Amino acid sequence: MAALAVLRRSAPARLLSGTLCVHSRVLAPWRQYQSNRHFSNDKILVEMDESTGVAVMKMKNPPVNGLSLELLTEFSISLEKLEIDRGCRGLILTSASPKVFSAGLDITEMCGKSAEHYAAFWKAVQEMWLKLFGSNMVTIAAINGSSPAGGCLMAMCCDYRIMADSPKYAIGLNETQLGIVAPFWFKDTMTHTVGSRVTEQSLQLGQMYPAPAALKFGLVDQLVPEDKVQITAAAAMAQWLSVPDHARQITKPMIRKPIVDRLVKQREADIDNFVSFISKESIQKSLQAYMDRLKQKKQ
Ligand SMILES: CC/C=C\C/C=C\C/C=C\C=C\CC(=O)SCCNC(=O)CCNC(=O)[C@H](O)C(C)(C)COP(=O)(O)OP(=O)(O)OC[C@H]1O[C@@H](n2cnc3c(N)ncnc32)[C@H](O)[C@@H]1OP(=O)(O)O
Repeated sequence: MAALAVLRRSAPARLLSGTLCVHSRVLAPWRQYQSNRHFSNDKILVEMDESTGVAVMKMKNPPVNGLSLELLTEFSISLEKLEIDRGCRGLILTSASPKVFSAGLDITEMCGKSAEHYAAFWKAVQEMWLKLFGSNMVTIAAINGSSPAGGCLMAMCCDYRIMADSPKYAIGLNETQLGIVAPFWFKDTMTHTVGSRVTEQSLQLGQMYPAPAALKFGLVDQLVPEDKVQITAAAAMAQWLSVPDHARQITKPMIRKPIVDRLVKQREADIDNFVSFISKESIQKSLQAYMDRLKQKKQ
């Protein structure tokens, strides 16, 4: 038993290769940590069921769960808290807003800001990915709506993906459509999920796939009616948790650790790359034009 407990605590540290780096905003205090084991801050709500050892984490950044610096920071601190909680074995990641899982990175964080801001933002994006992709827990994405770009990345970081069965909802890495380029670790995550050939085509075209198409090539694992997404995620979680933790926890990094290590080895260079890319006038123009198109869509 003691050996299992050691494994449970030490595996994430090994997998993450010492990535417990925190931005200053990460240190913001928890609003509450109640005895019923619900905790929340502005953008992340966590409900922990102690009887099952499963936490449900809801992103709540209306209207579209844009992955802002604040949300990403709260996400990483919440995940870290669960990761070191020996009572928590599984995480279901979902959205508190109907119809959108996450619109991906908050584009306003990448427009008209300083180089220092871009660097802090990108570090928070990296941190989210390192923690979620490298998590020692069973992670299931309950994708209850559209999930472009960074939203798709988060879903792909999970061990299993259940999506609302509607052609209205689409998922994919659409970066090239915005005139930007998915970094190598986004590409690695997609390759890990669906293989090289599909990734090559999807990334070049910036393709978004309606849920039924995404199921066909394994970008998601299961489609269910919208109102059954959460309950199906809980059932799938029970199945995953029937496997002994120690065996599963040793198996997962066999596949994921080399992918995690690739970014860990070049985090600073990746940040520099992002800052220099996103600061270019031509890229700023592309992003601004994309934001204008999004707003015009409504009129
Ligand atoms: C060489 C390489 C080196 C380094 C790497 C370099 C670069 C990599 C850089 C970045 C990687 C980025 C990854 C990303 O995640 S970019 C974000 C991409 N996201 C999208 O394209 C999603 C766009 N949004 C939508 O498609 C839709 O909003 C929707 C399907 C999610 C929801 O549709 P709805 O009809 O329900 O809602 P809307 O009316 O469209 O939107 C409401 C509201 O929200 C604003 N908004 C939408 N998405 C975003 C976003 N991602 N960021 C900020 N704001 C967003 C939208 O404009 C509306 O605003 P208003 O109400 O009009 O004010």
